[in-house]
Amino acid sequence: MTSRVWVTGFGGFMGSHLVDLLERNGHQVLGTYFPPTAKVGRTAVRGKVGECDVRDRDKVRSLVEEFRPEKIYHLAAQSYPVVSWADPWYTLETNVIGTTNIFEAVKAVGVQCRILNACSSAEYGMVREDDVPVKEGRVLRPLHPYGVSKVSQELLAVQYFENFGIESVSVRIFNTTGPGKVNDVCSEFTKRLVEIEKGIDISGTLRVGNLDARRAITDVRDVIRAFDLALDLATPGEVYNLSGSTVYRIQEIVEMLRGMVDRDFEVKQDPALMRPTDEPIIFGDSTKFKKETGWREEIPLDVTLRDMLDYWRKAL
Ligand SMILES: Nc1nc2c(ncn2[C@@H]2O[C@H](COP(=O)(O)OP(=O)(O)O[C@H]3O[C@H](CO)[C@@H](O)[C@H](O)[C@@H]3O)[C@@H](O)[C@H]2O)c(=O)[nH]1
Repeated sequence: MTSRVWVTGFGGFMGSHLVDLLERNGHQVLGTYFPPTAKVGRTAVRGKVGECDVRDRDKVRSLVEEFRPEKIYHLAAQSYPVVSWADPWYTLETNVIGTTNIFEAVKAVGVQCRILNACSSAEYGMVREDDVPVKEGRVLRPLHPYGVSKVSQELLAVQYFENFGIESVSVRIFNTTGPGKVNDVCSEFTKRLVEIEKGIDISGTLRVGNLDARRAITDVRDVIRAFDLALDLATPGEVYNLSGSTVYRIQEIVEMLRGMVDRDFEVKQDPALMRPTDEPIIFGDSTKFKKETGWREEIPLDVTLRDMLDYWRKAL
């Protein structure tokens, strides 16, 4: 069945992949973005596209009144932990007040609507080795304002469900990558290697940071499929982990990439890429989500990495 679907944060990495999927499935899509943090480089959207700063409560309300969404995928956020230390105000206003504006608009206009609330593994903070794969019930001790904002976002959703029956599903998203991603380890490694391949970087050396950390990394296309399942099959008012089920040491990613590029390369640790604190392992238990929705990852990491290399080969 097709629906009217609003995607906030359409200009971001996940938003653009999600809109592709929704349009392929025949939904009527409204994609909104906010120019200072997201440039919409694509024009292929058949649905409507517009600007919306989710901090602007009147704008949010008028969009809900006009478009009357049946589903909202709320992805708009200030999502960089480091930025959140430098500017906690902007982070909290966008993520917490922005989310409040969305739920308030749905409540005031009275539309029948389900909301996908994009939350984060950052809510857990530092997780001990014997706590992984981390379950939803573990205490939340976020290490930065971004993580705190996502805890708040989640609690707001629960509160709107309990008091006003507004149906939402909150997903704590773990490391996610894929074509179009910037700044994470897979994106930076693939980009640097394509620069070496193309002779943009003549050093022949891949600069790396901490190779001992371990991460469960999911392909963005598997994650957005999960978003779709979440709104159709998960329980309103609930919170779910959405994590990859295979944990990779970052060193293993370097080795996987070695067989995928046309040039041999050296690996050198760059002190500038080492972090003052770095979670040794990030890995969530997604059993609850899998049981309720039947979701399974379909794209193995080597396929994701190959697609990311191809992305950079075209982009650079
Ligand atoms: N980015 C990057 N990371 C590197 C590099 N070399 C090694 N690493 C290591 O690779 C690991 C993964 O780093 P990222 O991919 O940048 O992601 P993250 O820091 O694990 O987590 C991010 O996503 C999580 C899930 O969404 C968030 O919870 C977390 O706060 C953060 O935003 C880290 O241990 C990092 O030190 C490099 O050149 N670049």
